[in-house]
Amino acid sequence: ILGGRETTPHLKPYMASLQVHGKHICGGFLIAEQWVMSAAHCLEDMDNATFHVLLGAHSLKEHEPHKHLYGVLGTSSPGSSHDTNHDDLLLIQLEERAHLNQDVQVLAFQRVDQDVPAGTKCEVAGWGITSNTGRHPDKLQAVELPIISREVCNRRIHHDNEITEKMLCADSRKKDSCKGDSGGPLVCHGVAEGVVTSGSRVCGNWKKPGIYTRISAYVGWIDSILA
Ligand SMILES: NCc1cccc(NC(=O)c2cccc3[nH]c(C(N)=O)cc23)c1
Repeated sequence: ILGGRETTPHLKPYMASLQVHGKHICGGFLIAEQWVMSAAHCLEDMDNATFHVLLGAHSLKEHEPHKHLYGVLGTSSPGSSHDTNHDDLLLIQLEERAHLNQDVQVLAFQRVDQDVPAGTKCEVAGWGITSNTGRHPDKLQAVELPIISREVCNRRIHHDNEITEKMLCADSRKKDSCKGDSGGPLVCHGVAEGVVTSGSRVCGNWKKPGIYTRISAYVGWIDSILA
């Protein structure tokens, strides 16, 4: 997260950290007791190694009462396109149902397939790098970002017609999601509307708005997997 600040501990109890050998790789969020949503690209970032899901955390390293590392029973993603940002969604089934408490809670996602109005202030959180030099935070960071219309985001100077109706854009001038935030939720009015994708990989450059997968465009697929 660039341009953000440390969150108040455990006020985002849906946040998940996808980890390989204790190293944070990607974000994610709890959508049901046994299911975490993230980004399909994260599997590649993990070189398809065995990974675990940390719930209930604020600090990645310190002891906290409700921190718990879960094994993964299986994963599913809607598409197979590895090179693009298309269908960059991942559903992770935990090996057991998460124990819900004040630090571990489910986050609702948007089911109505309508664009979030441009200008809407949304929030993204994560343990991704906080500077382009790659500083890794120990504690959860968050930043508020305004939504940019698809029409503006598809201009040549920005993402030049790469933004489909299954993606949305948010401002990236100074404040932005970045490496390690992929898979985390973009939350607008308390509901998850998007999932962070790495997109053009650059961070904090106003010419390359952040790209987020629109969750409501995948409700049918999500319900089929969770059933
Ligand atoms: N909102 C944009 C956004 C959102 C999420 C992830 C990213 N980027 C990356 O995953 C990434 C990947 C590889 C090298 C990288 N170098 C840098 C960098 N800024 O130095 C980022 C990356 C960007």
